[in-house]
Order: sequence, then structure tokens, then C-alpha cells
Amino acid sequence: MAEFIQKISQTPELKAIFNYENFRLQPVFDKKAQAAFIRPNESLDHAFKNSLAKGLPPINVLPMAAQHLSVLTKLVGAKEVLEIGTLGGYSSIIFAQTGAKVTSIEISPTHRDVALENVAGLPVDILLGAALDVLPKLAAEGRKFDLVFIDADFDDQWEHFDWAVKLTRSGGGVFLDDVVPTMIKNGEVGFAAEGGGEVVEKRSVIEKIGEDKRVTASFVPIVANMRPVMPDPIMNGFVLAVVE
Ligand SMILES: C[S@@+](CC[C@H](N)C(=O)[O-])C[C@H]1O[C@@H](n2cnc3c(N)ncnc32)[C@H](O)[C@@H]1O
Repeated sequence: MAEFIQKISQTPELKAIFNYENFRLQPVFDKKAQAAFIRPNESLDHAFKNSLAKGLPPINVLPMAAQHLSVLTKLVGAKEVLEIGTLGGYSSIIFAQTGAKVTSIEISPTHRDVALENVAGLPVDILLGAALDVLPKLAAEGRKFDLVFIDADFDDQWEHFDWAVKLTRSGGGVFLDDVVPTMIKNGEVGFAAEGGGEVVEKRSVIEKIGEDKRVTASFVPIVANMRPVMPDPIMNGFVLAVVE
């Protein structure tokens, strides 16, 4: 171990990445990667602008996260994608542009209406309702998906994940976004959320998924850049699971 640490301290590239302040450089890396990887996309630009103009909150996936989803959908070879949480259809467009057919669930009629405008002409079916009401209906119809993207309310993450697994074909994937804010909010990581409260380590969505023999799961932490909305990079993370 001592040898390893000595090696790090003598190797400039390695020494450089052990600097905690590097997290502040996230916007620089992100900007470079966005400029290099993300191609012009009129449908997405229109969806973003139209959603803002219609008063929807800017809580769609960030550009590089959208790019991850596009890559993942292509890797899985997904033909049928289920999404929980449509908002204005920004991520629905990402999935549809890979050639997949998208079924997306949205609880808000206002969001659904804006999404319908934004996804016009694309193979996106938007189902209005609370996910926990709609998901059992999809199961009763015998629907199966290659990929499920969960991006709705934080409180029902485990229940949404449970239904997503039931609705995913063997070898398909389930992507559960935003597990970090939920775990912090619920005091599931052993420290109190902002505003105080009792510090109790609770059983988290991570542990529940870990005990679930139907899946093999991974936790992917990310440092995200929400500029100009928030000046500092934020720590978030998602669960990516494959259904056995
Ligand atoms: C973070 S936004 C989704 C963003 C979208 N996936 C994107 O990247 O463009 C969450 C959406 O989920 C919807 N939502 C919240 N709780 C829900 C529920 N229980 N069932 C269905 N939709 C829900 C909200 O109304 C909101 O539009």
C-alpha cells in the first residue's frame, strides 16, 4: 500500500486525479464532452424550448445523461422502451430517435399535453395516470419491454422498480434515476437531510434491489453540472440493472 501511495505521489497524472477540488472542474469536462459528442438535434431543442415556454419545470435529463440513454438503448437493441415520468417528452424523444417504440407514463395532464406537442410524428405513446395505476394494466395486457427508464416521483422508486422488473424481458434493462437525492432525503445513508432530523440509517432502495434475485444491479454515481441553474456540480447517481 505504501508503495502504491508513493507511486501516486510521483506520477503527475495520478496525483492530479486525487485532488478533491477536481469535482469543481466537472463543468469543464462536461462542456468539452458535450461539444465533442452531442450532435445538433432539432426535435430535442424544440422540446426543451417549448416545454419552458409552456411553463414546465426544467427537470428533463441533462444533455450528457440523454446521450447515455441513447447509447444504452442502442446497446440493448431496445425495440420497446417503457418510461415512467414523461414531463415534456425530452427523454421520450431520445429513446424514439434510436428507432425504439416508446410507452411513457405521466401523471400530469398539463405535462402530457406539452409532451404530445413535442413528440408529434415520433413513435411515442403517452399514458396519462399515476404509474402505480398504469403499470399493473400493462402487466395484465402481457406487455414486455426491453428497457425501462424510471424518472418520476422519488417516494415510489422501489414500487416502480418492482413493476419495471415484472415488465422487462429477460436480458433487458431497468434504469432507476435519481437514487442519491432519495437516499439523502430519507436519511438512508446515515446522515440527516438538510433541516435536521434523526440520524438513522434506514433500509434503502439500494438494499431492496440488492436482495432482489430477479436482477443483477449496479450503482453508477455521477457528478452532474446543472449550470446555469446551480453554479456548483452536484452528486447524483442511478441504478442500472439487468433482468435475469
Ligand atoms: C423528472 S420529470 C421526467 C423527466 C423526463 N423523463 C425527461 O427527462 O424529459 C418527472 C415527471 O414524472 C411525473 N410523475 C411524478 N410522479 C408520477 C407518478 N407517480 N406517475 C407518473 N408520473 C409521475 C411528473 O409529473 C414529471 O412530469
